[in-house]
Amino acid sequence: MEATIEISGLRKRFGGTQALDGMSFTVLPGQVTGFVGPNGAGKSTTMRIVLGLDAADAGSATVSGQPYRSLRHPLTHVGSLLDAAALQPSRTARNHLLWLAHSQGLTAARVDEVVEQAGLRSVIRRKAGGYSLGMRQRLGIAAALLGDPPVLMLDEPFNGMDPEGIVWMRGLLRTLAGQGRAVLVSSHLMSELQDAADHLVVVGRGKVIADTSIRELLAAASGDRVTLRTTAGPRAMSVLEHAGADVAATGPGTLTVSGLAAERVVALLAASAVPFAEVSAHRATLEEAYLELTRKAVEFHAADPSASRADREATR
Ligand SMILES: Nc1ncnc2c1ncn2[C@@H]1O[C@H](COP(=O)(O)OP(=O)(O)OP(=O)(O)O)[C@@H](O)[C@H]1O
Repeated sequence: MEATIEISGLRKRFGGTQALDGMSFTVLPGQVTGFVGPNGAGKSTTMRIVLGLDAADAGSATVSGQPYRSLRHPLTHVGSLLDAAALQPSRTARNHLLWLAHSQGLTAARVDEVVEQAGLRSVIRRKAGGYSLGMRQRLGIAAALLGDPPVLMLDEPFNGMDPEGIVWMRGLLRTLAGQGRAVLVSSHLMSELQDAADHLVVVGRGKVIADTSIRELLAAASGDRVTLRTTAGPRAMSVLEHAGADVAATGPGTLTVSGLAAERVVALLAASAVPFAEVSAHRATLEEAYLELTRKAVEFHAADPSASRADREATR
């Protein structure tokens, strides 16, 4: 069976809150799938249901085709990091991992391997209670990797990480997906997922509002805009408009050209001897693409006032 997480029509109500309202998506092997959305959108509840920690009111969640509860030695099927703070503080980090390993029939040698992989060798005999949040995240990652699972599910693994830790985490996620594993990673910050995720599941108010490859999302958000820097603005504008482009002055000595590829802009300017200092295709950041995507989703803004504020700032 292929390594996957399949979520189908999940519904979950807590008192007056409809936490999940028909959540459905699939996490495929060989990819890092980013799971994003505002606070309270239902990301953690979805992950808890996958792990059998909460029961759904309706729908199903399976890991590689099986419900979590029916997995024997579940750590060898799915590794998870849900709450990095959930540790016994008086136990050393190594003993924490040994205890987990023994519960799953795994060896102490395997513990040493994941400690190395998580970059914790020099601090592994310290008490977990003294660990910073970033170190706890690394310890949680080590625990998730213990059973060498084909599926990984990490809730906010970048939380509390310093810049070096963020770069390390991105590299690790890429490596794990490159090994063919299915990797689901939730995050609040799109910038964390830049250069790390291949696919994005965006959720708002308990359901999926976009399920898209990052490449397609960035291509759509980047459009065919070209930034042009020139001291001969009016001449450049006339040449390019004559060739059918829309041209707008967007800053001192800067034009934004729509409707022509960068190569064509260079050729036209050169043919008319218009001087220029730079011609570059516009590349949207993941953050920009995400804001553009969610701007259209009424559901999303109703769920999170801070998203609309970010939106207003982005459109200023
Ligand atoms: N045990 C619970 N009891 C009551 N309400 C809950 C419980 N767990 C979650 N909720 C509610 O369900 C909704 C979804 O919460 P959830 O934690 O799944 O969202 P999230 O997307 O993970 O948010 P965050 O990004 O803040 O972690 C929220 O309104 C939350 O308050």
